[in-house]
Amino acid sequence: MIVNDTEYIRQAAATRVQVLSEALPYIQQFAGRTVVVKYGGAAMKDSTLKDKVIRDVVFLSCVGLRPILVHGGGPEINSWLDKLGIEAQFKNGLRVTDAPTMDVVEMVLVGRVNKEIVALINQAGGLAVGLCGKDGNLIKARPQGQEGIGFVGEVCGVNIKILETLASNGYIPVVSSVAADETGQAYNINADTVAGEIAAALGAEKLILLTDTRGILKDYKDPSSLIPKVDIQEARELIATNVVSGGMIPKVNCCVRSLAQGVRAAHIIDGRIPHALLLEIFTDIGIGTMLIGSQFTS
Ligand SMILES: Nc1ncnc2c1ncn2[C@@H]1O[C@H](COP(=O)(O)OP(=O)(O)O)[C@@H](O)[C@H]1O
Ligand SMILES: CC(=O)N[C@@H](CCC(=O)OP(=O)(O)O)C(=O)O
Repeated sequence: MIVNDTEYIRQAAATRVQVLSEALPYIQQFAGRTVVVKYGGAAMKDSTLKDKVIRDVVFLSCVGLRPILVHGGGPEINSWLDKLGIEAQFKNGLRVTDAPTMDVVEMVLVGRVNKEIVALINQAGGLAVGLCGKDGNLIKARPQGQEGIGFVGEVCGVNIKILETLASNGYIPVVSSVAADETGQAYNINADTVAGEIAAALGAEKLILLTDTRGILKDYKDPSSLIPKVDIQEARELIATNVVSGGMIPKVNCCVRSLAQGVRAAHIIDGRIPHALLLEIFTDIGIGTMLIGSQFTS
C-alpha cells in the first residue's frame, strides 16, 4: 500500500515537474524579450478566466519577460451605450463613433476597464501602470478615413520610450486604445490595431491576441476547422476571400502589419482556455493560429 502511495506521489510529482522543466528553455529563450498581449473584450467576460489571464501576465513578468497588455472592452462599451440609450453600430468590425459614443468609449475603456485590470494585476503581485494613447504621447492618432465612421482613428506614431522605461524597470504597462491627434481630438482605435502597432514599434518577440474563438477558422461557425498556421500571404487571402469577417478582420490585419515590420510571430488564441497564454509561450503545445512572416516559412 505504502509502495503504491509512494508510486502515485512519484508519478504525480513527475508530471508536475515535467511541465516546469519543459518551460525552462522557453524561459531562457524569452528572458528580457517583449511580448505584447491583446486581451479582448469577448474573452474578458468570465471573471474566473480573467483572474487566470492576469496571473499569467504577472507570471510572464516574474520570470523575466516584458509583457505589455493592451485591452479591449467592446462588450462593456456596448452595455454602457445601451444603458444610455445610444445605439451601437459597426462597419467592417469597427465601431461607428460619433461624439457622444466617443465620450462613452473613453469613459469605459480608460476610466473603468483599464483601472480594473491595473488593480487586478497589482492584487496578483505585479506592478501595473495604466496608460491610454494620450499619456506621454504614447500613441499619436489620425482619422482612419472610412466614410461615415466618425472618430475612429488609426495609429500614426508610437512613443516607445515610455513603454521601454516602464517595462525595463519591471512595470507592466496596461494600454487602452484611446488616443488624440495633434489638436487634442480623441479617437477610438481598435485595440487589436493598437497592440499590433505597439508590437511592431517595439520589435516584439511575440504578439498574442486572446479572443473567444479557437483561432482563425475556415468556417467561423465550425470550431473544428481551425487553421493552425498561416503566413502573411495566406492571411491576406483569408481576408480577400471573406473567410475572415467582422472582428477577426482587424486581428488578422494587425498581425500581418506587425509581422511585416519585424515581429517574429503573432498568435490568435482562445482566451477561454485557462492559462492559454502560458500554454502558448512555455509549452510545446501550440494552440490557436500562429501567423508567421514569409521569411520564416521553410
Ligand atoms: N474566420 C474566422 N475565424 C474565427 N472567428 C471569426 C472568423 N470570422 C469572423 N470571426 C468572428 O470574429 C470574432 C472575434 O472578434 P471580436 O468579437 O472583435 O473579438 P475580441 O472582442 O476578442 O476583439 C469571433 O467571435 C467570430 O465571431
Ligand atoms: C474602433 C473600434 O472598434 N474600437 C473598439 C475599441 C475597443 C476594442 O477593440 O475592444 P475589443 O477588443 O473587445 O473588440 C470599440 O469601440 O469597440
